[in-house]
Amino acid sequence: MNMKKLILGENIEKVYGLGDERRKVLDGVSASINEGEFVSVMGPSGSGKSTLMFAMSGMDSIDGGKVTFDGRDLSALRENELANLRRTQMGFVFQQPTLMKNMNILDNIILPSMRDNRRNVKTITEQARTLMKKVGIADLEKRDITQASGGQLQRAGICRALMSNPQIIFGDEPTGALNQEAAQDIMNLFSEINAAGTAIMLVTHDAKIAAKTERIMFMCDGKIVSEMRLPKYSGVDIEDRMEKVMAKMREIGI
Ligand SMILES: Nc1ncnc2c1ncn2[C@@H]1O[C@H](COP(=O)(O)OP(=O)(O)OP(=O)(O)O)[C@@H](O)[C@H]1O
Repeated sequence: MNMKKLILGENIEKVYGLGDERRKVLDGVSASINEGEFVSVMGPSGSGKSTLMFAMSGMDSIDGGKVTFDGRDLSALRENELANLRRTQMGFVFQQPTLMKNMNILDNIILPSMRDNRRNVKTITEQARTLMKKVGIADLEKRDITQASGGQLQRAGICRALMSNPQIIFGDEPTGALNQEAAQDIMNLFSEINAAGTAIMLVTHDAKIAAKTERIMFMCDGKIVSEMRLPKYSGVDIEDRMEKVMAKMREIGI
């Protein structure tokens, strides 16, 4: 089993607001993610899940503590170094994929990679086509984004996130806008991506989604209040896994 730490967060603090409005949204959170690990974060609305993901990916600054990515202290990096790290080592998938209108799906997928001038358009396009085939949208490359379903667009968003061969994919409610079936299809795709070695950190409200990950961090009021480990999901025992997740949620009252 791969136990090398990819991200190490120690005593992370994040404060929003001033004066009476001042609130510690992350209240001394320590959390780590190993290389190749598949982790999820659950907790009530406003408990700090997205904020933790933003802190651990260097998308947002922190007010206390430290986040180390692959041995590098994120707060010691200059803005362009941090942007470079995010662009080359991390992939991001959100609830609504942020794709450009008036641009076809293929062009949307390759757009961020075009900024990497070490790579030529032909190689980038070939890689995008391979990924599109893998996620089942090979025949949609010429479509405008208004001509695809939510699940198809999310697949395109995943292709785009995978273009840099990142070490980790961060997903903030990536299945939140999809119906149950499309959500589970996307989740199976994440499982395949993870099986190929990419670490994944997902924020989710859905016990069935979390049950397919191998470690669940439960947050409440800016703290991780509990954690649960499961064997890597291999396509079996989903009911049993879900029952365990829900039992834990009841136990901690979320
Ligand atoms: N930019 C901001 N300015 C001020 N407060 C913020 C900001 N971003 C988040 N917050 C507050 O921080 C708290 C945690 O937000 P966060 O989005 O991390 O929660 P969450 O657990 O992901 O919630 P949800 O499940 O609703 O997405 C919330 O109370 C939110 O209102």
